[in-house]
Order: sequence, then C-alpha cells, then structure tokens
Amino acid sequence: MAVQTEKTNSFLNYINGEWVASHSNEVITNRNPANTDDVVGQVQKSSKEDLNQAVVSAKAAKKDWKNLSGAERGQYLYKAADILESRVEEVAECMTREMGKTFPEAKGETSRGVAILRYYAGEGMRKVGDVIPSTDSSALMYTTRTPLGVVGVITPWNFPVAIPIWKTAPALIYGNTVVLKPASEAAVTCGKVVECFQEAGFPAGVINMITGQGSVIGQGIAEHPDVNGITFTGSNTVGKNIGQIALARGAKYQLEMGGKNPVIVASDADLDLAVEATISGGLRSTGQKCTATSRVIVESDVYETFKEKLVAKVKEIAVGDGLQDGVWMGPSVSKSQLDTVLSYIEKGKEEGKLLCGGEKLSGEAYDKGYFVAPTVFENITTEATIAQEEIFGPVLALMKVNSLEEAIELANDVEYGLSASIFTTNIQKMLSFIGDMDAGLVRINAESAGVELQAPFGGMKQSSSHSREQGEAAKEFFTSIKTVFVK
Ligand SMILES: NC(=O)C1=CN([C@@H]2O[C@H](COP(=O)(O)OP(=O)(O)OC[C@H]3O[C@@H](n4cnc5c(N)ncnc54)[C@H](O)[C@@H]3O)[C@@H](O)[C@H]2O)C=CC1
Ligand SMILES: CCCCCC(=O)O
Repeated sequence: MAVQTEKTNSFLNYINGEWVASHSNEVITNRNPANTDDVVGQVQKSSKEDLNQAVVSAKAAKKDWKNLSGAERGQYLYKAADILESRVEEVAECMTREMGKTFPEAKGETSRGVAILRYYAGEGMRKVGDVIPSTDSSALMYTTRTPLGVVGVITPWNFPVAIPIWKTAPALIYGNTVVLKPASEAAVTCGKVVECFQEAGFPAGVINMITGQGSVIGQGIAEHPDVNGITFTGSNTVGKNIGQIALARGAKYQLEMGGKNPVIVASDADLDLAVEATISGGLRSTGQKCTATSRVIVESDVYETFKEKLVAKVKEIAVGDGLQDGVWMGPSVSKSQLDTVLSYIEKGKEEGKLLCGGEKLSGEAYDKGYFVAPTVFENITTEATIAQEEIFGPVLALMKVNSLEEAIELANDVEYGLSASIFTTNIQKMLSFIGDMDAGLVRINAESAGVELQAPFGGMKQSSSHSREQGEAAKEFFTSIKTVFVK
C-alpha cells in the first residue's frame, strides 16, 4: 500500500559526528517532481569552508579508523545495515517523493543498500594479500593493502541509496574515511542514509556528508589536497573534469559515467520476453539509469512483429505519482531533465518516425509534475543524435538490421560501452555477442539494467575510467597494494 506523508525533512551537514548548519546560512529546497506542491525537505547549500571542515575531520579520523581490524570496522557496517533495514519504508517513500522513482522500485533499491552494507561488512574478515615466494630462500615476501586515506564520494540522483552505499561501504571497510557529496536532487534521501551510519555509532569524522552545488562542493572535493581518492558517478562532462583535476594533483580517481545501451533482438528470440525486457530495461525509473536500454536493434525477420508487440505494451504503461498503487513509471527528476528529454524527442521527430508517446503529459494528474509519455521511434540511423547521445529519459530508438554481425557492429557504434543485452536462443549468436560486444556488462535474454552487488560493475570506452565497482573489485580502487619483503 502506498505510504502517504506530509513529512518535511530538513538536514544539516554531517561533520565530525555532528549535524551542523552551513556557514552560508543558505538551503536548497527539494520538491516532489510528481507534485511540486509537496516540499520534500531542505539541505544545506554549503560553502567550501564547510567542505574544508569535513575534510579536516575525515583526515583527523583516518589513523584510528585504519588501525581497527577489518572485523571491527565490519561491525559498524552490520549495525548500519540493520538500522537502514528498519527504515526501508520511510527511506523509500522519501526517495519516491524526492526523485520520482516508484515506491516498489525505491523499496527494492533501499533493500539493495542493506545487502551491500552487509556484503562489505563481511569483507572485513577476508584476505587482503598473498604470500609470494622470494628468490631469496631466507626471505619472506607478501602483499598487503593500505587504505587511500580520505575518500571523496560524489554521487548522482538516480540511485540515491544504492550508489552512495556501494561507494561508501567499501571505502570504509578497507580503512578509508569518507566525505560524501550527494546530488542535490536526492540529498534528503541521502541524509536519511547517513542518519543510519550515525545511529550505528561510527566514530566522529569517519563519515561526513556535505550537501550543495556540484560546481562548489563537488569541484572542491576534486581539488582538495587532503582528499586522497575520489569516486564519482554521473555525467561524462562532470566526470572528465574531476578526472583531470585529480590527475593533475596525483589523487586516485574512479569515474562511472554515461551509457547508450543496446538490446539486440535476434530472429530466433522469444519476442514476448524481449518486449518485456526492452520495456523494463528502457523505461523503468523513467529511463533514468545509466544501464537503461535506449537503442533497440532488431533483425528484419521479426522486426514488424516485435515492433507491434512493443508499441502495444508501451501504450499500456501507467504513468503517474510513484507513491500511487498501480503506477509503473513516475516523472522525470526535474524540470531541466524533462526539458532535456523533450528536446531529444523533438530531435527524434526530425530524425525518424514517432510510433508512440513523444510529448509532455498534461491533465489534472500531471500538471503539477514533470511527466513525459514513454516514447518509441523507428527508422533511426546510427548517425542520429538520439542514437548517439545519452537522453536519460523514457525514449527508445528502433533500428532494423539484416544479420547479427550488422547488429553487433551497430551496437558498438557509440562512444559508450556500459551495458548491452541480446535475446536469442542460438548459442553461436550468444557467444558472438559475448565476445564482440564492447561493454562492461553483457546480459543474455535479460534486460540491459540489473547490476548485482557481488559482481564487478563498470563501463568500457567513454562510460568509465576503466576501474570497476562493487563485489571484490571495489578493493582495487579503495586500497593500494603494498609488497613487503622481510629478510
Ligand atoms: N555510469 C554509471 O554508473 C552512472 C552514470 N550516470 C550518469 O549521470 C548522469 C545523470 O546524473 P547526474 O546526477 O545529473 O550527473 P551530474 O554529472 O550532473 O552530477 C553527478 C554528481 O556530480 C556533482 N557535480 C556536478 N558538477 C560538478 C563539478 N563541476 N565537479 C564535481 N562534482 C560535480 C553533482 O552535484 C552530483 O553529485 C547521466 O549522464 C547518467 O548516465 C548516472 C548514474 C550511474
Ligand atoms: C549507476 C548505475 C546503476 C545501475 C543499476 C542497475 O542497472 O541495476
């Protein structure tokens, strides 16, 4: 049952184990993108002075935190997981009100955050190195790992619980302290997550949250000489800026950025399954996932049948306030995001043929929000703007091909390489796709979205800085390997 509340949540910054107001005395007010009359809450519009205080606190906490055992650090993460688990409905309801994701999806994401915390809590008891035989028989040689120190965590609005946690949890378990800056569009939700860390009793300064403009606080994290590592998820423009700043000052950085993810529907595919997965992968969360499907590449033998099935199902999608039972797709996160999506839709109308959707939704249920109709185009060439650029909205581009080879060539013909999927029952086609598709995540007979917390996640080409997050892979970024030789 949908949870209704008029609760307004306001958060200060969390610095050195205390909630403190920004020196700016300014706040950012977040409204519900499904109903802008609903004020979700307020967060600090912080200054660089606030950020510096957070970095100073994180730096001061480094040594004692690093000197705890992994098992001791893990106990804090287990407690945070239990507390977050007890607040799933509240946090999820805030997420839906703040960024528009439907309540069931928000609950799923929040539960995923709980699972990620527990996964990394367990990492505190796992090996960190190897014994390597030295050529000197009287010597001992082995590897160990040391934390980076203070890690800056900069996160987007589309997964306001999962992404902050899948960065913060490994940072902490491997001995780093954290300064977390969430996207302003979902910062109230992040505040609730940080409350769980506070209630878990993390020592002062180990985790800090600073909210504010990306160009001030995010940029400040990238530039701060006492921030030893930066993990970022967001757009390519911002990510590359961060990477250049970090490289210039010798800080370690990790960038997870955009995608333009294809699904290939082969002539032997289960078409009903392919239709369902194309809709789920492309349109859930209003298409606002970096792993979302946006290009639909279909072999000509089955193109017309697939197209008719797809369009019929897309037209059935219930769009509305994600807190309402039965709503399948919510609004865009903001007016600016809606305007971006609508501008790409207008471009698509010039580049191909509109099959359904293609407009802002209006009427009593929509006029107070940022709602766009789920949209499908056909006759889209690979050179088209909507085939090349990330839209981050519920827009699918159909492309017809005459062979699997042509399909994979088209699928690879973008600057991104994050995720990709294929629907086929043919083993040879599956193996060709797995071998030739340039993407960090390839899925067979499953939608392009769907990251599992225990597996490495990240993109190829322009989708990332080529590191991987999640699972054991996270260790590679959040620690440095030290080779030890004892004579
Ligand atoms: N590859 C991946 O795993 C993911 C990629 N994304 C991408 O992110 C974009 C949508 O998310 P947004 O939050 O709008 O991205 P964004 O790049 O605008 O913002 C991401 C974060 O960077 C901060 N930021 C903004 N300007 C900054 C600057 N100059 N210096 C440092 N930090 C700055 C923002 O405040 C936010 O916290 C899309 O391109 C999407 O594909 C989103 C989620 C996952
Ligand atoms: C930051 C990207 C998150 C992808 C979440 C998913 O596809 O399950």
